[in-house]
Formats: sequence, C-alpha cells, structure tokens
Amino acid sequence: MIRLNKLKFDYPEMPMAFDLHINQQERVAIVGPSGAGKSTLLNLIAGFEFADSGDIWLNNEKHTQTAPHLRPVSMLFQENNLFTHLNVQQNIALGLKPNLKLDGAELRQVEEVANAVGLKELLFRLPTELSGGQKQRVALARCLLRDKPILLLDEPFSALDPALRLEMLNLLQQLWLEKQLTVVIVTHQPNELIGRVDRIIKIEQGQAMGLDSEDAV
Ligand SMILES: Nc1ncnc2c1ncn2[C@@H]1O[C@H](COP(=O)(O)OP(=O)(O)OP(=O)(O)O)[C@@H](O)[C@H]1O
Repeated sequence: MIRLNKLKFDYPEMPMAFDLHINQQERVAIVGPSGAGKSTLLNLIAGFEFADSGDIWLNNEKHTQTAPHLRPVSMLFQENNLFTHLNVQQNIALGLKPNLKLDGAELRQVEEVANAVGLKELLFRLPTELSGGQKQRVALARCLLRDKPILLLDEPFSALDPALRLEMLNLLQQLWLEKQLTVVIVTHQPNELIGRVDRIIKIEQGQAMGLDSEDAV
C-alpha cells in the first residue's frame, strides 16, 4: 500500500504536489507527458528524493524520511541497472548481499530467482553479452531477490521491441500474482497495459490527475 499525503516537492521550475492512495497488491500505470513528474513521483516513493512537506506511508508505516534501502520498495529503471564488470549471477546477488559474499543457501536463492525469470543458462555471462531483454530480466531478478512488497518500474521495457515488451509484461504479471506485489509502472504505452493494471493515474505538470474510478481499465 502506498499513501502520499499532501506531498509537496519542488524543482526550480516545477512545483509538484501528490496526494494519492494505492492499495495493497494494486497494479497502477502512471502516464503523462514528458517532464510531467512521473519519474519524480517514483523517486519520492523510493526515497531517492525527499519531499518538502507531506507524508509517505508504505504498508502502514510512515517512511517520509527513511533511506531507500529501508523502505519496502524496489525500483527497476529503464536502463543502466547493471554493473558491467559483474556477471549475471553477481548482478542478481547484489539484491541480497552488496558485498557478494554468499553462502550456499543464498546462492540457491539467486539461482531460483534467475530460473523464475528465465536466466538459468546465462548466469556467468557479462552484461555486454546479453540482449536488452535479458539485461532487464537480470535487473528484475535483482529486484525480486530484495523481496520487497512494492515494485516500482520506470519505463522498464521501453527500449525493447514490441514482442519482447509483451513477454516481459507477461512475466511481470506472473510475478505480481505469485509474490502478491503492489506494482507502479511508468509507461508511455498504456495500451499495452490494458488488462494488466487495475488503474491508470495521469500526471500533468507535477500533479496527479484523474484518480476516479472512470480511470480504471
Ligand atoms: N535534478 C533535477 N533538477 C531540476 N529539475 C529537474 C530535475 N529532474 C527533473 N527535473 C524537472 O522536473 C520535471 C519532472 O521531471 P521527471 O523526470 O519527473 O518527468 P517525467 O514525467 O518522468 O518525464 P519523462 O517522461 O520525459 O521521463 C521536469 O520539468 C524536469 O525538467
């Protein structure tokens, strides 16, 4: 569950105000023109930016001032999610142990999550030896390994071709169901999400618009 209570945040030329509620296990798409504040909204929820006023509640706990790693949130970006000198297994394992010193049980956890996103055969490849879709699978696997109940995705699949995007959206759907995630996904292609999200929230000029039931899809 995500509750943004009269949240205010200003960039010099863009004052933003968000007041919204997202339910436990809800799937929400965030849409809106370029520069409207979509990424900023996710950054505020994840703790990469801090609000000037207002409160953030995540799964019934107040997290307005909490550091990102202490929030029940993981975030997948559009790109640059991977460390190029680490292989797939290590990139995923960072979600569990930043120092990469894993015991046997933790290694098995990495393998399990790699299997879940279809990377079983690629564990020892470097990011430069992966396709765009495979890279995003690695990033998604790392998010899942963090085992946080809220997953934020900032245009996660927009660099992929349409067939691969659909494949990744189906995978996301499966993971949402299995792990009972709350999912917030920024997209410029809301049509692809019809039937895959419960609600669409429009952001315009730093404000969340149209939060009523007619925006449900
Ligand atoms: N670090 C920053 N310093 C100053 N202004 C910023 C900064 N980051 C973003 N902005 C401004 O804040 C506004 C919102 O940016 P944001 O990246 O949240 O938009 P967006 O809706 O995600 O856009 P896009 O769809 O192009 O990714 C924009 O007007 C942008 O210029």
